[in-house]
Amino acid sequence: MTVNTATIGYPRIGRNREWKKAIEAYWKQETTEAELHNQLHELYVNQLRIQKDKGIDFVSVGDFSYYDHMLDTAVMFNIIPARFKKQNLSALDTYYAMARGNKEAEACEMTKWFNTNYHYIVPEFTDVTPALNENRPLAYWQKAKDELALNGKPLLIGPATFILLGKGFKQEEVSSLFAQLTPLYIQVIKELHEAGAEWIQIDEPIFVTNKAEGYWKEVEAFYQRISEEVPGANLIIQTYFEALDNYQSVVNLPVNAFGLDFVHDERKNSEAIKAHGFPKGKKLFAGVIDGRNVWKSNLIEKAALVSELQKLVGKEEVIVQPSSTLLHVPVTVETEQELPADIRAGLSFAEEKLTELELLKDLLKGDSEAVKAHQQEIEAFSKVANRVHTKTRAELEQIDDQALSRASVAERQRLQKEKFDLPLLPTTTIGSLPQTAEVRSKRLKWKQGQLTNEQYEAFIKEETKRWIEVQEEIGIDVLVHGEFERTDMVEFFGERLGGMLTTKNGWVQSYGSRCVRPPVVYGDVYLVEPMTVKEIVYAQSLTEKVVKGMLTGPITILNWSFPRTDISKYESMNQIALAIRKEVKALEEAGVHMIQVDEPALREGLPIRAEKQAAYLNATVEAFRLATTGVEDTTQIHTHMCYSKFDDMIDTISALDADVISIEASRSHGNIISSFEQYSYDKEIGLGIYDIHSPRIPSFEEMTNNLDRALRVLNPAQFWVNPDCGLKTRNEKQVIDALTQMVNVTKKYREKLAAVAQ
Ligand SMILES: CN1c2c(nc(N)[nH]c2=O)NC[C@@H]1CNc1ccc(C(=O)N[C@@H](CCC(=O)N[C@@H](CCC(=O)N[C@@H](CCC(=O)O)C(=O)O)C(=O)O)C(=O)O)cc1
Ligand SMILES: N[C@@H](CCS)C(=O)O
Ligand SMILES: [Zn+2]
Repeated sequence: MTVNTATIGYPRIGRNREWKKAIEAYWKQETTEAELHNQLHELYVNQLRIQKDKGIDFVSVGDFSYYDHMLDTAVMFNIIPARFKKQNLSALDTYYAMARGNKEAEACEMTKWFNTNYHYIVPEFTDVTPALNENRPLAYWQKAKDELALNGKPLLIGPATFILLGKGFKQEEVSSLFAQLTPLYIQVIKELHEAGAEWIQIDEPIFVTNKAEGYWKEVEAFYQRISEEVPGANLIIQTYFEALDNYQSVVNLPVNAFGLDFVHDERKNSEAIKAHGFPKGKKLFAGVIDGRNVWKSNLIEKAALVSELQKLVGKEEVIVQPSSTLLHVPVTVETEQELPADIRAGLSFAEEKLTELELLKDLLKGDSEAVKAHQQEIEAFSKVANRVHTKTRAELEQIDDQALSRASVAERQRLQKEKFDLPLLPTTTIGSLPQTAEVRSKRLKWKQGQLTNEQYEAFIKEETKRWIEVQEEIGIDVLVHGEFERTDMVEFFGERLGGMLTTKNGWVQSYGSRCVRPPVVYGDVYLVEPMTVKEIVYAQSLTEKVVKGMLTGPITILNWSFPRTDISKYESMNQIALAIRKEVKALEEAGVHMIQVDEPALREGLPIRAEKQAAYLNATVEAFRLATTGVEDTTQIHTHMCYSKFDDMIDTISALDADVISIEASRSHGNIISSFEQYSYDKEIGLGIYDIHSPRIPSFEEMTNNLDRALRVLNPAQFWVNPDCGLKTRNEKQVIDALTQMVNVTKKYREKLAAVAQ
């Protein structure tokens, strides 16, 4: 008896990020639209071919995108804001204008996709008329059929997820949005069914949160209508990233299959099946291989889980698959030949996870020989010698409450105001400055041995010096060294910390065409030697103004890495925190007395399930304090957060006890500002006054309005002026123009405040 396998999404970027390169070439007008279509078509077909060749029975099709799948859904249903419609651009350029903004219009908001480091474009439902512009899933399904004779499993974002992750509507308008979208979904599904699609995957990850709870009537009505209007279509409601809290409500929906995650939240979904049963004759797409982490699965244990599910649900009814799309893991371990063999043996990226599904199939057929080598590799990895760092464990034992506290905020503010003597509304930036093609190519040459260490360091110094001068010229008050020596704010630390490793080609899409290579935590983490002191001290030596030390915090380093699974995440987080505490101290001892410890990923790690959130928030506060409280009260600790929803966690942000925080506010149109109306926030804060993801330079009025909006709620004496986030993705001219504007706006504002005070 054989079990079938499935996938529910695959990396779009290709083995060598061909996807990114093709899209960016089109943006730079180096290629035509037709060329872009050809290049992406080839990539799409190739990613399907890999899955087909690995023997996957139900390959999902249409998860591919030219930027982001939520944006695809919005454009497909004509959820296109008027500011883009009226520009009469081609369909493709309208799509990219929504994603990136252009001269005439601000980009749509971008935010985190659940608890991942992937960002989606938020659908804007204000003043739009839903209509079906194109049956996208059908087009992708047809391509798979024509090119590979593959009857794929077309994928749609379900209406609950699509609407409830959108914006621009009131709660009472949700019903009407469901009603307007229902006929469009019906048409898409009908056409897919008539074309011959065997299974249709409707992604409803929102069901693992409590966001759909208040709209269950609408959800039921939607799926009821589909079952009546397209009775023969085989629909799978696909959930992922967590187990369901509302298991019974979901499995009562009138579809033919349910996709559940059996990796996260341990045994919760299987317990629910045991307790409440599974609807007779329906299929269970069982996510048993971890789609979010990079470790090989113990297939003996997975086979036992599948057998248990088969007993509960019926042998024929279970299909095995990854717990989520594989979009969030790198493409293949094959390109990582330089990793230590015993660690590499423990890794499994997207392609290897397909192999694991095949091995699992063999094992379930009774062929235990097939998995022998696989299981031995896991065993080899478990024996990697240096995974325990005794000194770190002993030092963590010694940390007590006193080590985690500083003087009162008021006292620190008094000391720090005296020490730094900054003007009202001090201006600063978030840390990174343009990572130009020149910076990246010099780094590549250095890595390939074409530049010596001395030549590379001299180049980094030159770039730092040039930008210190630029910042002084513009008139910024607190400067940054620019992070030119860093590939990425997490990868840089992953390369240097003990117990972590980085990859050569382990890219994962973060947003749009931008990718990151998340490090892998394979052992106890510890500081080997100071990581940032040399560059900051050099930058500080060039100027009388203060240069901020620039670090990434323990929560973000862990959340943007692949964690180990043999100890708790909180234990790893504290180990990283201890290493950062030592780095902070090293900076302070070297004379750096303003230090930023970035925590943009604080929110993203928040567990989806409410019952686990308090423990997470407590652990993050503890880790951040561990990292930052080892300094004198005169040393000013900054932190920074971006592109997440922070407005409901001001308590936690305040408890971090950072002296200054900068938070992105402009791309999310100031969502966070109102939360400070009710909350008396006593520390210093900068709410971003312009969006750095758009090449467009905001006008003087726009920046002034953003500043004005924040200062209606916050006291100018506690306010800093800064952009939304780091400037690494912008070019030199854009940065200089935008920062000059920001400084001019601030100067005018100071004059206005001085006039009012007189
Ligand atoms: C703040 N953000 C970050 C997130 N996660 C992180 N881990 N880091 C972040 O900063 N999540 C939320 C947001 C997401 N934002 C971004 C912003 C920008 C990028 C980005 O620019 N990514 C780059 C890759 C950066 C990098 O590591 N570059 C390396 C390698 C460069 C490279 O591609 N080399 C080429 C040759 C280059 C040449 O010759 O020109 C090659 O090897 O072929 C480096 O700088 O050395 C991207 O390009 O996508 C990501 C997330
Ligand atoms: N210091 C980092 C923070 C990004 S979230 C940067 O400026 O890129
Ligand atoms: Zn940021």
